[in-house]
Amino acid sequence: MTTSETTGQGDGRAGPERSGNDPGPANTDTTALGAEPGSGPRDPFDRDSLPTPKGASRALLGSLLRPHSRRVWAAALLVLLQQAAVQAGPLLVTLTVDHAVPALRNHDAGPLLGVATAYLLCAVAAGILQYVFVQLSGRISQEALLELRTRVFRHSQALSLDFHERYTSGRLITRATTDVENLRALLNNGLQDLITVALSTVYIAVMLLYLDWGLGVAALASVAPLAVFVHSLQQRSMRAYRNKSTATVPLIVKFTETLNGIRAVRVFRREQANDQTFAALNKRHERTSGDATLEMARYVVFSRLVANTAVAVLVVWSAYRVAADTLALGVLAGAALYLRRLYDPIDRLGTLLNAYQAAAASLEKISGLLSQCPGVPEAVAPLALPAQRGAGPGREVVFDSVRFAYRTGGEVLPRFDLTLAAGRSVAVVGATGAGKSTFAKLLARFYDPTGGRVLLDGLDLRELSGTELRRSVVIVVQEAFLFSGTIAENIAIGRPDATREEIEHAAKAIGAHDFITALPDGYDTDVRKRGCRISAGQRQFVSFARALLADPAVLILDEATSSLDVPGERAVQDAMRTVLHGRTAVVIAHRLSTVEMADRVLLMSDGRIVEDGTPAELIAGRGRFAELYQTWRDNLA
Ligand SMILES: Nc1ncnc2c1ncn2[C@@H]1O[C@H](COP(=O)(O)OP(=O)(O)OP(=O)(O)O)[C@@H](O)[C@H]1O
Repeated sequence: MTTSETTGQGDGRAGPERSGNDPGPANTDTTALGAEPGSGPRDPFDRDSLPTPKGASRALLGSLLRPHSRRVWAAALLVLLQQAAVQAGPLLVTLTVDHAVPALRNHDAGPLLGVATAYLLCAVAAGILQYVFVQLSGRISQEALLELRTRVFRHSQALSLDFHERYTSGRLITRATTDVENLRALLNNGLQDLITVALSTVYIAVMLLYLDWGLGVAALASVAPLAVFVHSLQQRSMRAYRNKSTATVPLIVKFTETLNGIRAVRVFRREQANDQTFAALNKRHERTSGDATLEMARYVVFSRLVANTAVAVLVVWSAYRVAADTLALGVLAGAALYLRRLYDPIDRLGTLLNAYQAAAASLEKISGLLSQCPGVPEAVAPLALPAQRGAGPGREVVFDSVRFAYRTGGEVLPRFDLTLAAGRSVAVVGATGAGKSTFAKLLARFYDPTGGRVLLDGLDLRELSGTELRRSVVIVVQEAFLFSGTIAENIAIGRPDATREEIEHAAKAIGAHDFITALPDGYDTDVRKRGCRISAGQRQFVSFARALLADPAVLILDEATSSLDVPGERAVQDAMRTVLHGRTAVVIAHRLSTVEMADRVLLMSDGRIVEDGTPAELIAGRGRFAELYQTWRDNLA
């Protein structure tokens, strides 16, 4: 079995994904894609973009800000008032030069005092308003980002195995970190700056027009070509920036992939090859970063040059007009200050627009992820399983005209019908790639069948709630996964309300009690870090105890003994017998001893069940299982 989680029970949410704008059933495009299983050169997942419905980014942003709408309006009002206070400054200078100074010459200090007081009040008001605005907008953005990160995590967890097999964890981490950070950078500082720049431009334009019609029109006219120039410069730097962020993703992906597969790296001595690949990716990242910085420097230098030239031309023209008495000196002073303020943010504008673009791209990627629907949706009106019929916990399982193909491959399981009797165990054998794991995954509802139904006591698995399904079907895979926490917590994962007595009872029944009590803190030993303090065999025992405590109707076991020595194997066989007792069980078997334990054997080949019978019947026959059995026996001899 290829899955590595231990109790990846059918969580009712797995399966081939559909994006919000991808109406077809998940598997219909398989042949059209012409892709090999598991890959697919035209798989959009290979590019770092998921199909995203139109307007999804805006809808996402709206849904994040809506709960804070009052505060958003308050923040908008604050910034409007703050900018009004800031932009009053040059106007007060004009009043000083043209009115307060002449009045002072006539020994009237009143206007100057008035202007000075107004200046002071504006400065204080601007400071206070900014303080409140920054606090308020900071709180809004923190809460919105907290919500966003939570949504990304929850949604990633809810998406199916199929999705995770195609969309690497490195990418998911990038979504939850770098992309959310890009948004944070924009919301925390960038957006405030952008709004300030936009508002100040409007205020300044109004003020210049108010002070002098001609000067105002000339200043505004100069902004248009300047904007075109700035835009083209900004495009270049944006391209460089995009290249840089594209180069970041493979770096993160390589890093996480290597660390996730650190054991395989050691086993196959991949360190040197990995170092080389990483060095190449790192170099590329460095180069693109350098390009982005250089473009930004060019942008700052040129935009400043252009802006300063425009200010100089307008000031010279105004000076001629003052000399010709067609413009007051105070207006010249005020206008010069306004012009500086108008052009000043131009060099920052490039950075701001880049931050905006980066945030927009990140928002789009996140909304693409969030608009992926779980391929195995929750039942809308879930049904409850009927009361238990037999003495044991087992329930009948029926595969009714079931067919299955993975999204990225051809049909793996051609149409078949099969009934698994309640409380009986079935060993599934077959060559690698025969479809054993796929068969088990359908039963655990990791995927929904492409055609037909899987029934549990007469109910389609799709009609059961996720909780009911998780309670009823448990899958234990080869490499038992322990979550960080104590041994007791790990055993209780399938039944979090279990008492300590029940946990210990399960461990004793499995034969795990002795090794657990020998651990430093017994049941309270923290397994931390993927259970590295616990051996592979011991982890298997923990996962059996977990399954026994969960008491499911259906238990799926991947052959668990392959990594154990013979005495260990025997102990596990006993544990297996205990945990299987009375349940409907499917055991993917690689060993004779496991097969002999089962009531029935299914031999799979190329996705079909080619032999079906009791172990004794099949052994006595002349089929493939009889051959396999003989090989096993010969190997044991
Ligand atoms: N996620 C997937 N996407 C596409 N194809 C897959 C996927 N998982 C498995 N397959 C393909 O489905 C077929 C059956 O695989 P499966 O894992 O069910 O076989 P298996 O009998 O369990 O093999 P093994 O004993 O090696 O685990 C194989 O051809 C495999 O390549």
